[in-house]
Amino acid sequence: MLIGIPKEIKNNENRVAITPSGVMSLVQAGHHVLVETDAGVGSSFSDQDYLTAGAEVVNKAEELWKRSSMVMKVKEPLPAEYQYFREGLILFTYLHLAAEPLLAQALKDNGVIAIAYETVCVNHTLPLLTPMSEVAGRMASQIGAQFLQRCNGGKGILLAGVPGVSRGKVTIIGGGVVGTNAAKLAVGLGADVTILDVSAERLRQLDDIFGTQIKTLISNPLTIAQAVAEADLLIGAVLIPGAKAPKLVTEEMVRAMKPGSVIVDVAIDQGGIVETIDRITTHDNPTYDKHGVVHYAVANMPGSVPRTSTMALTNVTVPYALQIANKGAHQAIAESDALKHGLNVANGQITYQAVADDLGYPFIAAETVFETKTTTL
Ligand SMILES: NC(=O)C1=CN([C@@H]2O[C@H](COP(=O)(O)OP(=O)(O)OC[C@H]3O[C@@H](n4cnc5c(N)ncnc54)[C@H](O)[C@@H]3O)[C@@H](O)[C@H]2O)C=CC1
Ligand SMILES: CC(=O)C(=O)O
Repeated sequence: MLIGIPKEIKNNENRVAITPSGVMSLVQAGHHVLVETDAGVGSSFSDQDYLTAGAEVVNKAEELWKRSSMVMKVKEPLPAEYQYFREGLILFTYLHLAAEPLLAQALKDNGVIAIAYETVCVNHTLPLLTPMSEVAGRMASQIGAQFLQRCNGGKGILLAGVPGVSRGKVTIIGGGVVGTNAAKLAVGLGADVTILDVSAERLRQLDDIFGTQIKTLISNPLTIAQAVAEADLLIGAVLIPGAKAPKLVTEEMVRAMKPGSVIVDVAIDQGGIVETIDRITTHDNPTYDKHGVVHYAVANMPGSVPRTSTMALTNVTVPYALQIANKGAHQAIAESDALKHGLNVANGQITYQAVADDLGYPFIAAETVFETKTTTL
């Protein structure tokens, strides 16, 4: 199969969808890989590294998209890239379609076979989301600590405190991969950490991991309101796979936070859990002020630590890319439950229930979508 790796064009997105060693795996399996010029530079991989691994380096994004049967990316395509969509093109990348209605429509209208990293599912885990959630979770506490500094708009709190002065309070809503990793860093920084989750079982696991280093609370509107009001740093880390994130933190709760407190809503890629987050921010301009509270809502946090993130991401994506390339999309999806969960759009239909529900489209199961019309691959 001809597999294309374009250069990412989102603001400060320095990751790339494949490392030279990933290229080597695909080439050894008999595939041809096109990499756009400078695609790996942000992650410190040169064009020569890709050529040595067996890729062909191409100058123009347009040529790459046109020639490729499968395009692998990191972030969702931006509007400038929609012109390259075509019938039967396989797109393998993060998509977050519940928060991207125009992209969902463009994929549908053009008959793209779109497999979303974030919904590929194995035994109730999301193996292609996990490594980036690990990165973003760890970054969330680090970034929160930075924006709590007075010079960055924060209230001037050191999360660790010092002898005689209390520690800063970190509230994490959602105790999954992002939440756990945010807690690891926050505990390491010496903060007073509270994690809320709807799953009592998950809270039990967190209690086993952290012991008395954290407090756990079952998540409901009352516990959220109390924990948000106390927080110096609030981290949003909730996910309902494929669905738009629920607005758990209301404007009234944000108003109750002390001035100079910081919100890092990692769940922004699914729309965010905080009512006062009304926009996605960028690495260039990552925060804005609302009710005296610093809001951080960057949807590609791992893009700013691209070397670590590219390697962590491609460790997990390449085996799935190989399955798709070796078997073709139809057969790979038919034979893999993980990829069935990953399929979000095909044959002009939405094939992921939560995405269809949130965007108001009819849902058609991945198992049957290819029976309705045959797409030429
Ligand atoms: N902004 C960025 O750059 C990045 C964002 N993310 C996003 O972070 C979010 C979290 O991802 P993961 O931790 O991997 O998901 P996860 O599935 O591991 O964890 C989500 C947790 O939320 C909990 N939850 C569900 N409803 C809840 C509620 N009402 N109250 C409290 N907890 C609730 C679940 O029980 C689960 O433990 C996702 O939207 C993901 O896409 C991930 C990586 C990078
Ligand atoms: C998960 C995701 O969207 C990211 O890593 O950018």
